[in-house]
Amino acid sequence: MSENKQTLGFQAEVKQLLNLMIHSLYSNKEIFLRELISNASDACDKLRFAALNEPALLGDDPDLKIHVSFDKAARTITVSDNGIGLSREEAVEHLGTIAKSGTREFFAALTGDQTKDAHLIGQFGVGFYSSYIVADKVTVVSLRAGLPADQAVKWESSGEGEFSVETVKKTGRGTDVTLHLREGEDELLSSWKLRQIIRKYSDHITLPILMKQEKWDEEKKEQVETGEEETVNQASALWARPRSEISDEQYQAFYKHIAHDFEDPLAYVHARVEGRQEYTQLLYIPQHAPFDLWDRNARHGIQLYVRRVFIMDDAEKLMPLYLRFVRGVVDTNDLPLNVSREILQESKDIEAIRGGCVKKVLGLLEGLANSEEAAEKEKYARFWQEFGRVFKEGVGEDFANKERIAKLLRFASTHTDTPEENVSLADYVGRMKDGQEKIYYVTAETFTAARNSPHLEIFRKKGIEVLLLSDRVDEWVVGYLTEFDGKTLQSVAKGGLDLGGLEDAAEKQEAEQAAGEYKALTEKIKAVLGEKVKDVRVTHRLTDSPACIVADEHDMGGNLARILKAAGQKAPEMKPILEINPKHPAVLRLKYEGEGADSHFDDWANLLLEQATLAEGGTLDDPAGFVKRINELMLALSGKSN
Ligand SMILES: Nc1ncnc2c1ncn2[C@@H]1O[C@H](COP(=O)(O)OP(=O)(O)OP(=O)(O)O)[C@@H](O)[C@H]1O
Repeated sequence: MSENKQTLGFQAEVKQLLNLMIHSLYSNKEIFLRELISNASDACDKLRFAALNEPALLGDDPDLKIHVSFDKAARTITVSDNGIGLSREEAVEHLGTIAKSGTREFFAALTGDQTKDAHLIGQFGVGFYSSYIVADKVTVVSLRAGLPADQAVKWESSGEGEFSVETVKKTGRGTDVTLHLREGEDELLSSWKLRQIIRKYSDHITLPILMKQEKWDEEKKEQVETGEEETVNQASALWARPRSEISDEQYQAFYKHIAHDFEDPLAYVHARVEGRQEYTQLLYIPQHAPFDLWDRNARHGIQLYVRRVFIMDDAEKLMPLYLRFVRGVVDTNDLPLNVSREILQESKDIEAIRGGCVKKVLGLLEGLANSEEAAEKEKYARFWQEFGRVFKEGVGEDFANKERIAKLLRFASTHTDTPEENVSLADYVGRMKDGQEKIYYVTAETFTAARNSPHLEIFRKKGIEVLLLSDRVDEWVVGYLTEFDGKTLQSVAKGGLDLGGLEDAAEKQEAEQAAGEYKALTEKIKAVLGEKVKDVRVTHRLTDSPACIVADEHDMGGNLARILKAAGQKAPEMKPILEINPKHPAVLRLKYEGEGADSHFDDWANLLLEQATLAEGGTLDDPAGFVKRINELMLALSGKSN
């Protein structure tokens, strides 16, 4: 072994991934070539970008390209590029570990069920390691652009836990990846087969993918090499071609390339904008949320090109955060080729392009949501399930498009009483009762808590629909979205119950009368509870429960206060209002028997507040006190019945 050769172990996750990949992706084995070509193309893009500031990196080899070749006798396939290359350190780092965000979540999500896991791997991105589906040894020889020829690296591994690296000589920068095929994979050692795979998966790659040209030899009765090379793919930017010339398959293959996804996209839109700004956009919505969707700092999926030249990945300025799941390409004529992230921050052109991209995505979603076709509607439902929670952030983030976003929101509601979020605000408004002026909602930590909230009792009795909000982000949504179609959004757990035109005169009168009759009782309870409550009053929003707590109209609701606290933020100390149900036996008992010496009035009053707090999803300051009170009352009651 030469002195500079080192043998190192793969990161544990790499071993796991390799195992999984070989077994679950075998039926899709051709994708290894797509992945290697995709990496080669990325490496060329990186070099081109680096060369904008350092033209010497291109040296005397400025035409970036990819070669695919095979050696029948040695049973190898080689993919070569003259891109940025890898240094020895980079080879160890990039080909020995998985640095992707969400790696831990990915492995946690694996089930051991091959079909399900294959699907997950697709989402995770298979990359370089997919070589091992068909190869039992892979050799990578690479020279990093800018380094001398004797500083190249040779990386080699049979994919079984270890790899070796060695410093070697290589003429010309870039990377050669050589696969030593497994037994039984010889059908890949065919010019025809490789061309077919390249055209199927990599046609859209903008760089030329070259192979040795072959010609039919009449005498030998076989294909022979002519000594020339030819380009196998179309090698033109897909998005720059007219829509009519691009097939659905080509759009999908391109998506898989740029999004590093294994599945087809859910939907896409391709448009050229002319006028003050000139740019082309090709934007995709994936079928599934990536693992790092919740990480607001995770990379964004828009690639920026200037006049077909790749400028950067992850151009976060091109898409707002709430659309961070969108993948695609924007190609503009209006920016200089050496544009930097700092310039992008300031650019008015980028501002306008971003506005245009957002409108296109919203249009695409509206097309699905409002379509008459069941399949399209189903796509919207799927979109909502995957990305709804992120999309909702748009209500607060994108003021200019608030109305359009509001129309695209979907919620669970008492109409169906299922957790599925499929009710739009327009659906709700369409079902509003005569005399109903507001859109009612309840927020809680879980769907079950929302559905069983005591605040809903009167609404259920009267058949008035209430939106059931149980995502954390919903509190934020209703904080920004106070009105839809001229109707105010009203929390059923805030302020006094004013059902407006939904109440008849008799009900109003009854409510007023009860308030008068129970004045002494509510005052007495308030005196007992003291600082714990802001007020105590009679309500007619309850039918089954004895009491509930509500927040004052302009105070923060209990659910939001809890979310803020859980997030380590300061929530103002809000005192709740205790509302009691004048028809409930427990309340009646307090009213009529509250005077006696052994009536436990204080305990009953405290219990009303405590159980209402629990029912609302809150926690008790003094749980032990609560338990003690319950026990005492149980004993007192059993003493009575004895
Ligand atoms: N031909 C190449 N030239 C230079 N670097 C390469 C090449 N192929 C792979 N790499 C490096 O190895 C890294 C790992 O490649 P791999 O294909 O596993 O993951 P990825 O490309 O980052 O992710 P994915 O393919 O899933 O999107 C790349 O990010 C890149 O840095």
